[in-house]
Amino acid sequence: MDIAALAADARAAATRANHRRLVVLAGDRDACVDAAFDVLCGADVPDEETTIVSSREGFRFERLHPKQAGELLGSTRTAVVCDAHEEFSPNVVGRLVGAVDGGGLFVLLAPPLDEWPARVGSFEKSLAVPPFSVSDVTGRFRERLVSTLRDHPGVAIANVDDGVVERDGSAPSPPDVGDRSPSVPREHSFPRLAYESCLTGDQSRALRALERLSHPGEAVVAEADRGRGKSAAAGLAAASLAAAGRDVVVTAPSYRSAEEVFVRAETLLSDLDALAGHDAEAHLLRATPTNAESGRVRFADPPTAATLPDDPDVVLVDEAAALPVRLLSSFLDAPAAGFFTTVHGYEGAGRGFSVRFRDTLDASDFTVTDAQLDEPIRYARGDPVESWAFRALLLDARPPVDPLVEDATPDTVEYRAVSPSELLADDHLLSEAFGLLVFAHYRTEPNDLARLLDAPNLELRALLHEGHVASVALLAREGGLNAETRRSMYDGARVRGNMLPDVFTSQLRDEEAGVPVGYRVMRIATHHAVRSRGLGSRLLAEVRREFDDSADYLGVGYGATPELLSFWEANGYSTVHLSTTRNATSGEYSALMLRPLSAAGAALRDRHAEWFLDRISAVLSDPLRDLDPDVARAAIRACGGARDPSLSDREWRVVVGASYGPGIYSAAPEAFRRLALAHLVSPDRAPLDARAERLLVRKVLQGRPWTPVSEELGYVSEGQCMRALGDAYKPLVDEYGTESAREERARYTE
Ligand SMILES: CC(=O)SCCNC(=O)CCNC(=O)[C@H](O)C(C)(C)COP(=O)(O)OP(=O)(O)OC[C@H]1O[C@@H](n2cnc3c(N)ncnc32)[C@H](O)[C@@H]1OP(=O)(O)O
Ligand SMILES: Nc1ncnc2c1ncn2[C@@H]1O[C@H](COP(=O)(O)OP(=O)(O)OP(=O)(O)O)[C@@H](O)[C@H]1O
Repeated sequence: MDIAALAADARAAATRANHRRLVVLAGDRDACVDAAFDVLCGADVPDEETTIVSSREGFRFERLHPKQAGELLGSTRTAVVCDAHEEFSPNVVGRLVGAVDGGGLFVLLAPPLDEWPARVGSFEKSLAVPPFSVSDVTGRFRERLVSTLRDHPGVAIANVDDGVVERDGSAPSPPDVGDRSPSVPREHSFPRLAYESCLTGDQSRALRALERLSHPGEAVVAEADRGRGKSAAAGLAAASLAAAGRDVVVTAPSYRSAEEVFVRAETLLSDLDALAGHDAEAHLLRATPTNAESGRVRFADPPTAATLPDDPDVVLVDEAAALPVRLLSSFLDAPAAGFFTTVHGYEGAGRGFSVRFRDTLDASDFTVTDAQLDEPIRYARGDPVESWAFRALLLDARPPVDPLVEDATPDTVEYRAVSPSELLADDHLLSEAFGLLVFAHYRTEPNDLARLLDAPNLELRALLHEGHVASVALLAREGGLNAETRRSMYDGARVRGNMLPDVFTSQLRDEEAGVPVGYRVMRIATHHAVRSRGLGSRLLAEVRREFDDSADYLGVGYGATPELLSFWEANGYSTVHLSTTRNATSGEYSALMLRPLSAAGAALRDRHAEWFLDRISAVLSDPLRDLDPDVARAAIRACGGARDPSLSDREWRVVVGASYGPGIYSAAPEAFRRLALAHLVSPDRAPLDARAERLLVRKVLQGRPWTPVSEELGYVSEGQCMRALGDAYKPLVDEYGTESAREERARYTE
């Protein structure tokens, strides 16, 4: 059979089912490219409906570099050709498959399949982090990929070097799923035309749920895989709300990702004869006034939208999973809010939304309604290429279902080092472990699956309950760097895969920090059904035991929250750094912590913990001025150790004066700072309540003005806030005061 005929058959079958087909052309690169032309020609795909993603140039149809693969997200092509010979990564496949239309082809140009696992490309090179080399990187991900290509329905494989067709790509005909066309619900408050604009039944059901946003106090969460028409549903809802006079703010990580919302909203407003104006530059649609109100749909970037500019009636958040929780939380103050999120994000939006934000939303004053969009828009349900991508990239990996682990306790579980070969051999184990990591973390992407299977510096450890994953930790080996690498790091070069040594060396100017060997806990997650039973702590204790003789320290860096800081503190980790820029995905500042295993590790921890306390007051008064006071309290406390406030007699007179007598804080803020820090490092020495400690952080360490501090902390007046500060220092004077401080105090108390 020739390749053109193979392609023609594949396309005909795809068209019949409104599905896609995957055509793999394996062999020499030039021969693959020639064969791709035969495929497109045989399948009769017009050039203007084709995109090739390749590091090469000079094609007669649209060509994108693999680095630009993301540009295809959300667009629709009849054929997409992915040249996997160079610059190939799992993420690239993930970004491309969704763009192929029903009746279209996804064409993969690959090295000879038996050789592919051993081929080293730029992605594999990126996994060779110092001190490892490329020869330490394995080919398990590609081995697994090839085996899915060889046995998944709907995948045709032709060897272009010898012309042999290995598989013809047939797939069973799709089950008849009945009529899923959209309908206009019997009762509806949005215009009939909005429902008639829907393409699937799921979309019209989602729209019906979104009608609730016409009333204050309502929130709607629409969840869907890619390409289910959720942005379009948001647009239809926005237009319907605006046509009824509502002021709708639409936000998304970028305007580009919200464009579909505006396209759909504009079309509907104009179909309704309700479009009064379109200001493309301002991303604003005006609706014809009804009942003297004028409705509009406007875009605002997330930080602006978070301020609820001009008090909108409704906020619609597209791609909500990609926004930091801190920003998402500010939408809880809107009268009504719709959240649109991708469940299996090919670009790694992960489960951030449901994991981190859902509880907050449920606990808010909103009545929350869920809408799920399952029916794909671009192709019919049951598409074999989508299910191949899900399987090959584990996009549908999930933790074990609750009943399998819900009886797990630290006494029932078994600690296991799970090797990459074991993961490769056991798809269930792989899916459970990877699924737990995906569910629990903000960004886990297809490239992470390849890292897990092939990166030489990573180790997976798990607690298994009756063979199922209850808790998992991914560790990265760091440090052990030679003098040359350390010097170049000190001089500003980026050294991959060594996050903690890199921060210590390049930012904190410690050239020796890369000498000891550490394991950084990159990720840790306990199954949601069994959290807070001590499993996470048991896992960390086992890791500690295992690496006690082979490493100098264990470390971690993560978006700091008070709860996580206390979890790590309880497990013996000490704060050594707080980053001064917010993490782009979690919106939190990162905390770096260490737990020594050897004398060298202890020396590293001790000197960095001390430097941390030396600088934290100044840092809090400048770059970390907006750090949450509870994060500051927990981070300083978790530093451990003790701090001597070392106040001079004169400084004590001011502090005693301001607490027990008539003096004032502003006479010598620095003295108050040292004492505040001494207290926050060892808060148990002179217990203060949480509000008093927040006052120490906000006023004394962060140097904020009295008015906002007093409002934020709920004091009835500034005067009361000032007195509260004086009162907070009384127990500190009692605990830390020197002989002369006590004498000074006696003047007011005796
Ligand atoms: C590098 C990193 O990965 S940091 C990010 C850590 N991972 C995550 O945030 C994923 C989601 N969370 C989880 O999977 C778990 O909550 C873990 C891994 C943080 C803790 O695992 P668990 O098995 O619950 O730990 P364990 O039972 O030993 O300790 C729980 C204690 O940690 C603290 N804690 C940490 N995070 C939380 C949280 N989100 N909610 C409640 N308590 C928490 C509490 O002090 C808790 O004690 P408590 O139950 O008495 O209130
Ligand atoms: N009601 C509709 N009318 C016209 N086109 C639609 C409609 N719904 C969806 N589409 C088209 O289907 C495609 C997918 O829709 P949309 O972008 O809304 O999906 P999504 O679930 O947000 O997916 P993604 O996450 O991939 O952006 C888009 O090209 C869009 O133009």
